Amino acid sequence: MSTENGCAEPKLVTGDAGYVLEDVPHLSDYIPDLLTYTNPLQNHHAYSVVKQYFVNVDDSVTKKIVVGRSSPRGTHFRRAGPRQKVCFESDEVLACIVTCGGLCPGLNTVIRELVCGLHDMYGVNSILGIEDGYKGFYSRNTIPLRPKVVNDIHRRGGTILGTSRGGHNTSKIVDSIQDRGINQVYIIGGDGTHKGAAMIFEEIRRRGLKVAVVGIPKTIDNDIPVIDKSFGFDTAVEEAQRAINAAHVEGESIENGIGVVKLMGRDSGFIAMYATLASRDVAAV
Ligand SMILES: Nc1ncnc2c1ncn2[C@@H]1O[C@H](COP(=O)(O)OP(=O)(O)O)[C@@H](O)[C@H]1O
Ligand SMILES: O=P(O)(O)OC[C@H]1O[C@](O)(COP(=O)(O)O)[C@@H](O)[C@@H]1O
Repeated sequence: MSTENGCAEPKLVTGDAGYVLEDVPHLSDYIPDLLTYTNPLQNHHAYSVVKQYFVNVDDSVTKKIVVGRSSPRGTHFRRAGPRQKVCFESDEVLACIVTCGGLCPGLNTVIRELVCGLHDMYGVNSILGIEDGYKGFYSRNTIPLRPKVVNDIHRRGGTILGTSRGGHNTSKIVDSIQDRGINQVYIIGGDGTHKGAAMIFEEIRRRGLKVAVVGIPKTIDNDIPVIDKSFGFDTAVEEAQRAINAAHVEGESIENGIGVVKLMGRDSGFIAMYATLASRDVAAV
């Protein structure tokens, strides 16, 4: 079901003792006869060890770790990780990757891991890069991505695909996905990007397409409570310390000197707090 802004209602599943699963939408929600296949990792010469770590389909992770004896079980999220069964055959997959919104250290590493993981672990040979964010779906050609193409990109900053803000046109994006025969869409971005990804998924569901949409959260600020650490945060903290060290040298070199460092984060103070704790040279935050 959609809300007024086109996004899906939360998919809630309830259970005993106040258990609530805030679930993610799945292809099987609207494709009733969806076929499943053995995960290629099961028989992979290098990765079959992953078998030990397959995630049960109904595993969930609790939102709140500290609870009392009589607390309801509360909100849970679907646990991520490799499943024993997958919904696509390797040969059938045409994947694409897009980066949207602001830059964050590590974007190229995520692109590289997606390409190498899809190719080396899951046997996927067709992966396309979408240039310049959402608008690239309908205004640019695609770039073929293979492990050789992405081999050294993690050493570079930015995103090799380019990014943009704006240009989200749901029907033009889904037309392009459908016309190109793409059936797995990996979208890397922040909260705005994920609102866009939800709208793309809703349109895909409305058209009944067998297309998986995967959102990969990007925030340099590390302000996503349910994940351990967002990629790029450590680099931001390291760079912030360099700025603090430089300001400290300035401040110490002059009588009554004060060094002021302004750090990014908007409503989130994690970069400032971690850099301060690590450098020990900050008098007031
Ligand atoms: N509410 C929204 N609905 C659909 N698309 C959105 C929405 N907000 C942002 N977007 C799209 O997501 C992309 C990135 O958004 P932006 O807010 O700039 O960055 P971030 O994802 O880092 O928050 C842009 O292409 C923008 O058009
Ligand atoms: O210039 P804006 O739109 O206010 O954005 C500032 C925000 O963007 C950032 O620079 C990056 O945020 P994300 O990595 O979460 O997109 C934040 O540190 C800062 O809070």
